[in-house]
Amino acid sequence: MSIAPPVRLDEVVYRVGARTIIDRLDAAITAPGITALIGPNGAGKSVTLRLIDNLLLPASGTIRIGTGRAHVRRAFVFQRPAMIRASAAYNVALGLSDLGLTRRERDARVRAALARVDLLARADDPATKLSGGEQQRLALARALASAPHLLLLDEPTANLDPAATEVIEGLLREAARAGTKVLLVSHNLGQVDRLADDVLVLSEGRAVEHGPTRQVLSAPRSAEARAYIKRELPWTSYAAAF
Ligand SMILES: Nc1ncnc2c1ncn2[C@@H]1O[C@H](COP(=O)(O)OP(=O)(O)OP(=O)(O)O)[C@@H](O)[C@H]1O
Repeated sequence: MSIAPPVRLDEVVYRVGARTIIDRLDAAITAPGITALIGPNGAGKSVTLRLIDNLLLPASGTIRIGTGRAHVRRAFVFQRPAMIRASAAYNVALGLSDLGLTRRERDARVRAALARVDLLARADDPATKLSGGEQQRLALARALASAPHLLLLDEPTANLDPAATEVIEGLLREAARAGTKVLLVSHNLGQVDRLADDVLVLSEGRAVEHGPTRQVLSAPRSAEARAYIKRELPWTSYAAAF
C-alpha cells in the first residue's frame, strides 16, 4: 500500500513558439483516488499530463509531486501506446527494469500483469501484432506492473469495447484503492462519473474548475465547464440537472 502523492501546479506556463498552450495553470490535486482531467479538444489536457510526467518542461511556474521526501514512481499510459518490436511479455518487463527485481520476481510480475488485462495467452506474441485495443490493455499492464505511486492516463479506453473498458475501469479503481494516485484524461463523462473522485476542468490552458465529481458534473460553476459538460451530457445521468 503506497501513499498517494499530491500533485501541485503553480502558475505553470507552456509555450510552443509564440503560442501559449498552458496559461498560468494552477491546480492542487492533493486528495488520494482518481482525478479526471476534462475539457474540450485542445484545452491542454495531454500537455498537462506530459508536464506532470516531466516529458515537457514548463516555460515558467512550478510542478511539485509528492512531498519531496520520497521518490515518486510514475507510469504513463498514452492515448496511442508505443510498443517495441518484441513479445507482449517483454514489453511489460521493460517497465520493471529499474526496480531491482530478480528474474523470477520479474517474470511473476509480468505474468500477473498480463493476466489482469486478460492477455496472458498472448504473452509470447509480438506486441506490435496485437490489435489497438489489446495494445492499450498491454500498456496498462506495463504501467501497473511497476506498482506506480502516480499513474497518468490519456484516454486509456478510447479504442476499447465496453467489456474491455469495464476491465480497465476495475483495474484503475483497484490501483487507486491500493494507494496509487490516478490522473485520468477522458472525454467520456459517463466514465468520469463512474470512476473519478474529483474533476479538474481545463479550458484554453487554464484550470477553470476543480471539485468533487458529482458537484462539477451536475452543477458546474464556471461558464466554460458548463458549456463543455452540457454538450457531453447525453452520456451521463446528469442530463436532467440542466
Ligand atoms: N508540440 C506541439 N506543437 C504545436 N502545438 C502543440 C504541441 N503540443 C501541443 N500543441 C497544441 O496545444 C494544444 C493543447 O494540446 P493537448 O494535446 O494538450 O490538448 P487536449 O486537451 O489533450 O485535447 P484533445 O481532447 O483533443 O486530446 C493543442 O491546440 C495542440 O495543437
